[in-house]
Amino acid sequence: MLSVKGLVESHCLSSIPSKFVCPKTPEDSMLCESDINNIIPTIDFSHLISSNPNQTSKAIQQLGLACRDWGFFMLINHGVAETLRNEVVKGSQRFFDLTEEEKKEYAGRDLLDPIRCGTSFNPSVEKNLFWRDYLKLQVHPHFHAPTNPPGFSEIIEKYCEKSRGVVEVLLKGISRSLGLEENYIDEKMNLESGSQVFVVNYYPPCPKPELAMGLPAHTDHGLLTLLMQNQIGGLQVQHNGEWVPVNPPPNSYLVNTGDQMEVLSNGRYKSVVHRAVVNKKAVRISIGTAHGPSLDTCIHPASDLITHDYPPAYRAITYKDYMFLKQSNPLDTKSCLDLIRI
Ligand SMILES: O=C(O)CCC(=O)C(=O)O
Ligand SMILES: [Fe+2]
Repeated sequence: MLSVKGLVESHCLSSIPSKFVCPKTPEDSMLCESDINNIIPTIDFSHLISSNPNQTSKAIQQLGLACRDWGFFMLINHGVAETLRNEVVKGSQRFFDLTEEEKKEYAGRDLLDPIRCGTSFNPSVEKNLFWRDYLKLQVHPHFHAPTNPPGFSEIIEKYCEKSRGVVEVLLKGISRSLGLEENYIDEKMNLESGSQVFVVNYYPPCPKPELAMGLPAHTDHGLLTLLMQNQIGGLQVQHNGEWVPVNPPPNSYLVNTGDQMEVLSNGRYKSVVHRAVVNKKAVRISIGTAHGPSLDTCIHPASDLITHDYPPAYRAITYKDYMFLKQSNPLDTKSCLDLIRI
């Protein structure tokens, strides 16, 4: 199938093909009107690694509240160099500028193919198509990346290692915020051989942005996702039934909790529903690293978080089986978490 980028560049579109028109309900248009940058939690990474225990405890408390109340926060002072982040964005643009023929070499078919380049979200179960192209790479425990364009693979490898370092600190803080020992999540989720997926979402300008959708409402399947973008907004997170557009400070990360965080925390931290809208004017590139347990880890609520008031809320399943279950479940029906809820 032709990429959305290919479609936009080969036609002078004033409208969009009907298969890209996404039916919308009134709830889909419920946008939050408050001054959003005041309400979305911001976590200062430097406080999490500070040598001042009071500062660290306060940051851990804020992290816990962000995960509980939002499942989402903006992360500042994370220490990943702006130059490296910019190189990843530029390399991603160079990848999508390859010809359709060159990109076809990387068109994987299956969920766990180490390199997959494609369009929409999950065309095998979708009724409508989405206005995005993507590149997905399995980068941990084994690293895979395209050899074209030259140099891109090295940049991705360096970047993914840095983002694992950030996530390691966040997961220690989250463990502590749940009253668990700081290495609890790391050890129980076997993060030494944990899954890390590098994703580039490429959203070309859309002549009818109000009719299309970049990425429909969904949750991510792992523990945490770190996201950055090329300064063009489009991410919205669901909070108290409203869609909150996210305008992050420059050089920050957007961090969201995934389904396995909800399961592990026995429902205390919710996997946040989010989506990406498109715009008329500019290409939007978002780059995510999705961090999860090792594929054969059996996921279930942490035994220390099962109490009289919190009986186990999810049945055990391996991370790999969960990923396949999610992939086979159309997005517009129930959440995949409902399928394993007790
Ligand atoms: O493009 C965005 O802002 C959202 C990306 C996303 O949700 C994903 O890749 O799972
Ligand atoms: Fe997502």
